[in-house]
Amino acid sequence: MSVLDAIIDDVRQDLAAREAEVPFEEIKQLSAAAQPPKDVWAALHEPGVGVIAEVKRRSPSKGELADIAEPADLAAGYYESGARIISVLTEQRRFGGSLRDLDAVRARVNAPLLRKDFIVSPYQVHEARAHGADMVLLIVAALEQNALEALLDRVESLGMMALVEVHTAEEADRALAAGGKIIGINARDLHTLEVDRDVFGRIAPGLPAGVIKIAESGVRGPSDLMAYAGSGADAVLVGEGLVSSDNPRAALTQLVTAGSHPACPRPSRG
Ligand SMILES: O=C(O)c1ccccc1NCC(=O)[C@H](O)[C@H](O)COP(=O)(O)O
Repeated sequence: MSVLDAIIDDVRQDLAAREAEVPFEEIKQLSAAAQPPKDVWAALHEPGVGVIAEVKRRSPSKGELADIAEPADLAAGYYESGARIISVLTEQRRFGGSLRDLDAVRARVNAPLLRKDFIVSPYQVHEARAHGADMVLLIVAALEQNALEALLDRVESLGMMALVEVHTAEEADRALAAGGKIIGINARDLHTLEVDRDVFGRIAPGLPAGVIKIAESGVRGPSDLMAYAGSGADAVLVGEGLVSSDNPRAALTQLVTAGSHPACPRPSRG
């Protein structure tokens, strides 16, 4: 069984426990009562190469990364340092996140929020909205095509946007066929956890001009952002490089500065 398969098995168990506590009808009502979603599309169309900054405590590949006692403080620092979107990992067992983290960040920060989790059910989409998310992650490798399409429809019907994540050209074709408008190309193979930063440059040029292209994983500093920008990235998504820094705000400022520098290749969004 791959790492991703094992994660999904556990996610389904945890989901069943939450569904037993808060029934689907109730989570639907809670999602309908939430504040309107923020404009993710506009945030990703600001000039320059944007940064999506992640609240990430630990990971299957690296173990403990950072002791984040107050995720809202970290997220507020990210927003003040120029993050376009804040990504909050809500998976508990392997990443140490929770919906409480999302609540705390939502209560404090006015930025669009990405719920970063392993979404396999419409329940989790409503749950994301109910807890203030404006965007959710859909991982193509974790979903059959009909489930991917149905979840994408559900996300958009709630006024949110989906970050549709791929790692291969075949997955990119599936993401586009499903109607994905924001494609995340993850350098990390979620089956093996190997990181290959060249994956972005192999897949991104084949994506249509109007699609937003986000480079995920492996950004450790401005030179990685510049390299991804050179291959056509509109934004980068960064976790470890920020949370394991002595000064996450300063590390983010360096990335944001690089993304808006005249020498940084401009995104061509069609
Ligand atoms: O980070 C992992 O080890 C991981 C393992 C299995 C599934 C997902 C995983 N990470 C999720 C992500 O996609 C990253 O948190 C995100 O792209 C940021 O990556 P990084 O900047 O390298 O922390």
